Amino acid sequence: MVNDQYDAVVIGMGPGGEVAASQLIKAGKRVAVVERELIGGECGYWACIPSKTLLRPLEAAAGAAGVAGLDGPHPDWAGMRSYRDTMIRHLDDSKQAEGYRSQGAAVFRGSAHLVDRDPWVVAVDGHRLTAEHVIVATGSSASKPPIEGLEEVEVWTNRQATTLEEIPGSAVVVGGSAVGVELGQFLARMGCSVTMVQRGPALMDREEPRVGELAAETLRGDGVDVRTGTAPRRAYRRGRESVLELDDGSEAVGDVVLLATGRSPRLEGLELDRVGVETGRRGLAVDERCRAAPGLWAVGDVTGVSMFTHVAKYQGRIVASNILGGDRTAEYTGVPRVVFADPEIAAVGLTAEQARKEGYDPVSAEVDLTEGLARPWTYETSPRGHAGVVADRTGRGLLGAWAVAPLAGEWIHTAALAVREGIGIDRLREGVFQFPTYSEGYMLAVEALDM
Ligand SMILES: Cc1cc2nc3c(=O)[nH]c(=O)nc-3n(C[C@H](O)[C@H](O)[C@H](O)COP(=O)(O)OP(=O)(O)OC[C@H]3O[C@@H](n4cnc5c(N)ncnc54)[C@H](O)[C@@H]3O)c2cc1C
Ligand SMILES: NC(=O)c1ccc[n+]([C@@H]2O[C@H](COP(=O)([O-])OP(=O)(O)OC[C@H]3O[C@@H](n4cnc5c(N)ncnc54)[C@H](O)[C@@H]3O)[C@@H](O)[C@H]2O)c1
Repeated sequence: MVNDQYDAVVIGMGPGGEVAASQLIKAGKRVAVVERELIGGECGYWACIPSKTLLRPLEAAAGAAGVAGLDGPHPDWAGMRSYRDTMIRHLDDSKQAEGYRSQGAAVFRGSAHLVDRDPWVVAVDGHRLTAEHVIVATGSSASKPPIEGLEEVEVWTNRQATTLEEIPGSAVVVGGSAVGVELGQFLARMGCSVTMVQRGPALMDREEPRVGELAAETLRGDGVDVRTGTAPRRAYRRGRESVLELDDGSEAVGDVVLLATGRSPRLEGLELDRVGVETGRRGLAVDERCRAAPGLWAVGDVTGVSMFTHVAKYQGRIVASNILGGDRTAEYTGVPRVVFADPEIAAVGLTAEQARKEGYDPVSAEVDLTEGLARPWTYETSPRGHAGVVADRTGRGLLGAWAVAPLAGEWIHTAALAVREGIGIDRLREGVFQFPTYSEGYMLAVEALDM
């Protein structure tokens, strides 16, 4: 065993770990980073980056087809795949490792685990790393629902789906939230026959039910067989086909079964219990400073707080500031949530139901953007778009907002800022938004509130 001494050890170099490590290195701290797969994490190789890269040409092609006077381009799988491979660095992170080394950090390859505390000691690859601070940033893995016989059929998670070489002829997508909607639409638009099986009554079930309805409409428009209110109970092979028997008695059949049923924090093998740190099914619990124990910090998916890259990066910044002597607390109000389907699905803050549960007196409004705005009409020949807001009747604040419309992932930030900064309805009604933009939709929705 080689004994090494650091100010901080970062376990897991996805977006959360990378941000924390980079800020500490820049501040002159002695930092060791540990990664067992690829620096860049799930996000960089098997999640955000490949999925957005693969969806973009399809959106552009559909966009061109929907614009007057263009003889649209057509997706070319070989070209798409090749650019995807460039974007995921051909699953090679040697330049990233070199980049950290050149900044003075020590880079360790392998699975890390905790062996002691006071001071913290991390073991990896024959080394014992002693440090004042340890940051756990180990992310999450695709959850596998308990379906009898699942091991008999061809199962994909986000990993196989985002690095695929050939488009399957047919697929059953289990789960109809962010992963299911993005990858289901991608596969369908590439000519795969997609069946989507969603357990609850609506897709996107953490959002307003209306958002789920609009998502289902979009997917059905792409030819997806969307089945809600049912879940697989048994899986088996029938020749080359993978068959899922659903609990409503029907079956869903595909060449592959893509699991999009949520993610579980990666805690296995860290041996946190050995150093007296408790973990639960939801992850490594942290306080508002992202601290799990004195000198032990956690950021990103492993914390079980909203599993988004922007949240992981935000927590990374919080932890670095706190280690560097600051006193920053994380505040999750007004964090946007975007599903990069076409059209984009964006939301922020509370749904009306969540607001009611939190004791507010919510009032909602929804607008059809094609009725009140010019932008949908100048943008495309078959204009689309809906937006909604949730406000607090008593306090007159904006509690939440959503949009299912082109570029919604960009203009949700207007509402996100209002929710985060507590800009009230009366002030928003004084707003002046650029004409003709989709952002004007929030003005319309705020105007439409009965308050
Ligand atoms: C298909 C898909 C698309 C997504 N798209 C988006 C999107 O568009 N926008 C968005 O905001 N979010 C998106 N997400 C969510 C996003 O990927 C995660 O929120 C983000 O990756 C979390 O970052 P992280 O740093 O916590 O963990 P990860 O990115 O999971 O990285 C953790 C790293 O820790 C390493 N590790 C784990 N255990 C150990 C150990 N014991 N020792 C050493 N290393 C270890 C892993 O190898 C990994 O590299 C998507 C998710 C999926 C599945
Ligand atoms: N654009 C983005 O920011 C983006 C994209 C993809 C994923 N992500 C994040 O990654 C995480 C994982 O996404 P996800 O969509 O896999 O998980 P999720 O937890 O958001 O949704 C899983 C869905 O699967 C359904 N489900 C669960 N078990 C089922 C079963 N046995 N049968 C049928 N349906 C079932 C649930 O009802 C739920 O709607 C989320 O936190 C998400 O926000 C973000």
